[in-house]
Amino acid sequence: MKTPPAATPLYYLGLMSGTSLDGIDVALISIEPSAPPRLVATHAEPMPDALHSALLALCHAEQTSFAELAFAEDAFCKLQAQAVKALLNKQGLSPDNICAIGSHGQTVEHAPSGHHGGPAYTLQLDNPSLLAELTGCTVVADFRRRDLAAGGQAAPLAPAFHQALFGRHTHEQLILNLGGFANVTWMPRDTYQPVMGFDTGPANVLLDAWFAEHQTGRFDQSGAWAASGKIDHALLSRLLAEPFFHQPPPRSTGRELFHLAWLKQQLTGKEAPADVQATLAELTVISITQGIEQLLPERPSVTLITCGGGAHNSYLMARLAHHLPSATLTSPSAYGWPEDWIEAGAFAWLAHQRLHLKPGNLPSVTGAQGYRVLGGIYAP
Ligand SMILES: Nc1ncnc2c1ncn2[C@@H]1O[C@H](COP(=O)(O)OP(=O)(O)OP(=O)(O)O)[C@@H](O)[C@H]1O
Ligand SMILES: CC(=O)N[C@H]1[C@@H]2OC[C@@H](O2)[C@@H](O)[C@@H]1O[C@H](C)C(=O)O
Repeated sequence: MKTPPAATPLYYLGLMSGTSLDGIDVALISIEPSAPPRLVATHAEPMPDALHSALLALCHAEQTSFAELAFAEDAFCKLQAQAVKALLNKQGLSPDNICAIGSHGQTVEHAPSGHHGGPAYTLQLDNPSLLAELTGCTVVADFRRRDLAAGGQAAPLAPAFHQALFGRHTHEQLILNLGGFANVTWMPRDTYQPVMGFDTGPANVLLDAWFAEHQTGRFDQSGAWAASGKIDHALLSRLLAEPFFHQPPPRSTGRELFHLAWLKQQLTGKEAPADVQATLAELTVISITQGIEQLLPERPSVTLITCGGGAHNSYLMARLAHHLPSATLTSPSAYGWPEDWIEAGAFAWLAHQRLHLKPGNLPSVTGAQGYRVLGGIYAP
């Protein structure tokens, strides 16, 4: 009997540049029938300082010009193309081997409830036409706005991918992303119960901003500076009074709400900077544990899969373990997915969903009126 030819793996690329603005992550994944998506290769393209500053300025700009937007978008898109080429070269692949690239774009503003009674919007800088031209690949982009049009928050989108990746098990599973912002996904053991998820608030965004203001570098390596400070409980209570932390899901947030000026409004000016850093780490952890309690008030023993850059912050992880004694903290590496690649993988998977006309959102998470096929296709 002849051995059937090995099925050609269906390769997708996911491009993610998150709210931390630390760089562009590229994940090459393969999708084969009846198996969870597999991570094949990765590449991280660091964000040059000039682009980092330009994007950060746009995130907090009260006014900007079309020329500035176009300049940043063009530089961002060219960096994405460079990142794609680096990964393809590393793997000896050509654009023909790639079914599609899923491009998240760079979020510069997220206002799912609008501003001052205006329409809801979410804005990701992206130029999928140029990316298709520069890479020779089909590009899928603009994933969030269809969910928003259907009445959803447009975020978080990763929970649908978490479900495809980790599957349902006989125990309760939580997936926690610790990026600039934190979002949690709950996969109940009972498959009749919907997957839930929402943004819990800032994860690293304030830690990074406060660190950059007082120390050298973009982030607090392993949380060493935070660990050197003392938690200021009065400040923590003032920060936790923010209404976002008490909103029921669906909810999502961004830099429009949580930024340095928001923090400074609550400071007396007498705090030692390291104590503020320790308090910000505690704010991240307490807002996450309160969010988890909203989902699971009885605090059952759960497996908590932690991903995103914050999983490398050992101080943050120790505080999380302290406040969640009945949870087993684990890494997604056990599933073949190191913590840093889940989000980029999610956008590769979302591109696959789009090409196959399958939904990308979970209405139980975003609050959309129904399942929707997300994103637009840009042929090479
Ligand atoms: N070794 C480390 N020690 C401490 N913090 C770290 C370490 N490595 C990464 N981080 C933190 O993780 C952040 C980057 O995380 P990640 O790349 O997951 O964010 P993102 O994808 O940009 O954000 P989001 O998920 O909100 O879109 C850094 O800005 C830093 O704060
Ligand atoms: C608007 C936006 O870009 N939101 C991001 C951000 O970063 C984390 C959290 O806030 C999450 O809601 C989302 O990203 C991931 C990829 C998501 O949609 O699941």
